[in-house]
Amino acid sequence: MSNALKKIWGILTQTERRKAVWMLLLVVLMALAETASVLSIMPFLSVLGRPAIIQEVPALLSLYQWLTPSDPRQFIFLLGMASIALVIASSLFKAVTLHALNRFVHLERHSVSTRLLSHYLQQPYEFFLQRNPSILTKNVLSEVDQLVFDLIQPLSQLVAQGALVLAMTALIFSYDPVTALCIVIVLAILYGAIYGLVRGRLDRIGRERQTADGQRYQSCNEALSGIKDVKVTHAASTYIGKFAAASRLFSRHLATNDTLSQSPLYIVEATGYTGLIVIALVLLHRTNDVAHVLPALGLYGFAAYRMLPAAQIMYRGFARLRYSSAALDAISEDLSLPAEPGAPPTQMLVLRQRIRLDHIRFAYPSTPDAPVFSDLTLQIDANTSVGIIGRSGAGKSTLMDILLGLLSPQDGTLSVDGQPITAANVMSWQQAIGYVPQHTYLSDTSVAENIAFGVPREHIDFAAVERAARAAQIHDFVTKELQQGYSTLVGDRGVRLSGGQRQRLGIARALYRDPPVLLLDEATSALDSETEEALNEAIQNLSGNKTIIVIAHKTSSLQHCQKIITVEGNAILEKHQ
Ligand SMILES: Nc1ncnc2c1ncn2[C@@H]1O[C@H](COP(=O)(O)OP(=O)(O)OP(=O)(O)O)[C@@H](O)[C@H]1O
Repeated sequence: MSNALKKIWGILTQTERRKAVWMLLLVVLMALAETASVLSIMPFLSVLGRPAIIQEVPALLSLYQWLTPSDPRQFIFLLGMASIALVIASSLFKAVTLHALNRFVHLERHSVSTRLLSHYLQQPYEFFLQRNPSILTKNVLSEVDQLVFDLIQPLSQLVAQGALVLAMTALIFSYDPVTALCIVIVLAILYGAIYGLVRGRLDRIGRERQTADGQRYQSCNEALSGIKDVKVTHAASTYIGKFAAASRLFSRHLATNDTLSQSPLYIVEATGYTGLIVIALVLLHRTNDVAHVLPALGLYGFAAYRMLPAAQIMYRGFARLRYSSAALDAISEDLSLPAEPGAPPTQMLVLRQRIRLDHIRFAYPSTPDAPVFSDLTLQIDANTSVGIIGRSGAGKSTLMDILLGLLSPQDGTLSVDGQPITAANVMSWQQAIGYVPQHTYLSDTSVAENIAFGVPREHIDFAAVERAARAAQIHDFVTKELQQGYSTLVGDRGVRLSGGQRQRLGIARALYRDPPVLLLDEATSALDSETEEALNEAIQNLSGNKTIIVIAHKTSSLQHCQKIITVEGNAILEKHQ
C-alpha cells in the first residue's frame, strides 16, 4: 500500500503534487462540514422530543435567550431551519469539492498519458525494436485510464471518505463511546474480513486483465494494419478468435472486480440496519423513555446514512488499489526510463569533407552475440554518390541506420569531418540528412503534408513542396491526376496510391528540406525503368553539391554512383566506377 502510494506520488509532477495537497485539504474540510451538518440535527430532535431540555442544557438555554423566540415551538422551527441551512451549505461545499476532485483526476489522465507518449517518443530507436507498438499504445491510452480511474480517483475518494468516517466516528464517540466502539469494530471486522478474502484474487485478475488488454490491442492493430494479408490468407477468423478470447477474459475480470468491490455494501447495509434497531431497543430498555431514544436514534441513523456509503467507497478504493497495481507498475516503470534530450537543435551539422565509420561493432539488442558487423571501417567523401549492394540480410539497411545515427554501435565511432557523432549532436547530424526508407510511412493527410512531414500545416513551404515533388518525378501525377492536387488525402498509409507513387512521395519528403546528405534505401525498387531512369537523372543533377548514399538490388539504379560498396559477411568491398 505505502509502496503504491510512493509510486503514485512519483508519477505526479511538482505542480500536481501541490494540487494534490490542496485537494486533501478540501477533502478534510468537506468531512468537517459534513460532521457539522450531522451534528445540527441533535439540538432540533432533542428539543422536539422534550422541550423542557432547553432549561437543562446551558448551551441551548443561551441560544434560546440570544434568539428570543416567542415560544418553544418557534425555537424548534428556527433549530430546524438552521439544520436545513447547514445541510444545504455542506452539500454545496461537497459538490464544489467533488468537482475540483473530478477535474484534478481527469486532467491527471491528460497529463500522464501525454507525458508517457512524449517519454516513449524520446526513447532511442533500439527501444522500439524491442517493444510492441500495440502494447505502447495500450499503455498510453488504456493503462493510464486504469491508473487514473481505478487508482487515483478511488484513492482520492478513499481519503475523502476516510476523513468523513473519522469525523463521524469522533462524533458518535463523543456521544456514546461504547456504542461507537462497537459500531467501528463491527464495520472494521466486516470489511477487513471481506478484503482479506478477496485481495489475492484481485491481485491475480488485475495482472491477467493487463495481459488480456495488451492482447486485445495487439490483435486488433495487427488485423487492421495488415488487412490485405488478412483478407488474402483468410486469417480474419484467427484474428477474431484471438481478439475475442482476450476481450472475453478482459470483460470477465472487469465484471469480477466490480462485483468484488460492490457486493460488501449489501452485507454492511443489512448489518447497519440490524444495528440501528438493536441500538434503539437497547436504549429503550436502558432509559424507558422514547424522548431520549429519538435524538440518539436520529444521530446514529444520520451517521449511518453518511458512514456506510463512505466505508463502502473506502473499501472499493482498497480493492481497486489492489486490482490496478499492475497498471501502476507498468506506467511508473516506463516513466522512469531515461529519456533523450527533447527539442531539435537549430544548428545543422554540415558535412564538408567526409563521413567515417571506424571499427564498428553492432549487434541488435535481441541478438547481442550475433553481430551484424564486428569490425567495419568505411569512408564516404563529401559530395560524392555511393551505391551499397549486397545479398539480402547482409546488413545494408543496418549500415544505413548506423549512418543515420538511429542505431548506436556497441564499439567504434561514426564521425563527420572528424567529429564523433554522439547523443549530444546526433540530432544536428540528422538535420543534415534526407532519408528514404524501404517502406515510406504515409499518414492519412494530404499529399503536401506528407511531403512536408512533421511540419504544422500552417508552416508548410508550398514552393519547397513543389520543388521536391518535381525532383521526385511526382509533380505531374499530383497536379494532373489527383482531383485536389497537393490537398488530396492519401488514405491510411497511403492506400489510395500505388507503391511507386508512395516511394516517390517518400523521395519528395526527403528532398523537401533540401538536405546536403541523401540516404536512399531501395528508394526506386517499385518504379518502372522509365520513371526510375528519370528519377536517377534528377538525383544525379543534385549530386555534386550533395552526398548521396543509395542501397539498391538492381545495379541499373547505381550507374550514376562514383563508388560501389559491397556489404558481405561483416566485410566491406569497395569499387570505384
Ligand atoms: N530488429 C532486428 N533485430 C534483430 N535482428 C535484426 C533486426 N533487424 C535486422 N536484423 C538482422 O540483421 C541482419 C541485417 O539486416 P538488414 O535489414 O540490415 O539487411 P539488408 O542487407 O538490408 O537486407 P535486405 O536487402 O533484405 O533489405 C539480418 O540478418 C536480419 O535478420
